[in-house]
Amino acid sequence: MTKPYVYMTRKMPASIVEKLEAECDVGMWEKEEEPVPEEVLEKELQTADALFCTISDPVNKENINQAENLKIIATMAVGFNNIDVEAAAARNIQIAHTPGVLSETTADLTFALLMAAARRIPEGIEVIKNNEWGAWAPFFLTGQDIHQARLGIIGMGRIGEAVAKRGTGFDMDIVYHNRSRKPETEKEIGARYVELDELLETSDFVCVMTPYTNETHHMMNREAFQKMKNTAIFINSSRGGTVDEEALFEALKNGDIRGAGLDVFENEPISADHRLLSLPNVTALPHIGSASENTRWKMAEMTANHILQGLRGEKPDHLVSL
Ligand SMILES: NC(=O)C1=CN([C@@H]2O[C@H](COP(=O)(O)OP(=O)(O)OC[C@H]3O[C@@H](n4cnc5c(N)ncnc54)[C@H](OP(=O)(O)O)[C@@H]3O)[C@@H](O)[C@H]2O)C=CC1
Ligand SMILES: O=CC(=O)O
Repeated sequence: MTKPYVYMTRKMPASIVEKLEAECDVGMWEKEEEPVPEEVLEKELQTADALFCTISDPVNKENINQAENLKIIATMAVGFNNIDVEAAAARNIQIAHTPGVLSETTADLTFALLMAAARRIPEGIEVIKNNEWGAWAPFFLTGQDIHQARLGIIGMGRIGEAVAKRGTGFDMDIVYHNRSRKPETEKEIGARYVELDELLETSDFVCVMTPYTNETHHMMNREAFQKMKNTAIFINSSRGGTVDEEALFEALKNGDIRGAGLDVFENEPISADHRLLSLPNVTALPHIGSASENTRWKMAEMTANHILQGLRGEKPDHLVSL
């Protein structure tokens, strides 16, 4: 009996590949740090029964429509904005993702970004590396207090809640905005639901943790940044597309806001000449929210399991629902 064919868009550790090989034939893009070229992905999808992909693979309507055997797309991520979910649903192709397993790790990084931006840690490191540390000065590299400040979370979901919990350890005053209220979370974390304008106008830290959708595209635009306090710091570890980067650049340059901590950008990877990197008040990271060794292993194992479940005709543990 012929085995189903799984295509993996990135080089994965041997034990993950072997797990799949026990039940499937496996093809793999053999590079770990370079995404599969679009034409290779398109060709592989024409014969694959299952796709193991990542956030950087555009799985669009055209290649889904040519994927005659495809039964399941499993992404090693919680965000699935790179996949045309409607096109997949129209062809009864399942989509699985990795919610929950990465929430705490991503919240750790998001809070690290908040702290680094608030206390100007990258600037401090540069001062030492450039041999610019002079005599003690009263207002040298003074930043923003984190304790007792107001943390405004747009998108109080799994990761948003984990960020909020970290904030409570710093006695922060937590406010949030979602499309719907979460009374349980309000009770458990002591967070208060506010309208978006109030969150923007009163928070010392504004942190976006929504998925990237048509609704959240450029949700943080010129008007939003102008509503923020000019002492406030903006944190984004959701997706770059939730922010109008031109508006963010202007807001930072004009002093409408004090700083930004960014793990994500609209077109990744960015290069060193990206405009936002020219500003000293930007702390930038290369989309490493979930990048702890432990969590990435769990995500890879979960993704392989989803593929096996889908191909066996079982319901994958974490299906994306429309
Ligand atoms: N930087 C990184 O490495 C990582 C980034 N991410 C990103 O984080 C995102 C969130 O993940 P996770 O917390 O698991 O997702 P969840 O679905 O648990 O949370 C998302 C939250 O956003 C809210 N939301 C959705 N749309 C809107 C809107 N238009 N306005 C306001 N709130 C909205 C939802 O509430 P409601 O429906 O009530 O509006 C929900 O509470 C992912 O989609 C991904 O893009 C995830 C992991 C790592
Ligand atoms: O950005 C990462 C994800 O899991 O989504």
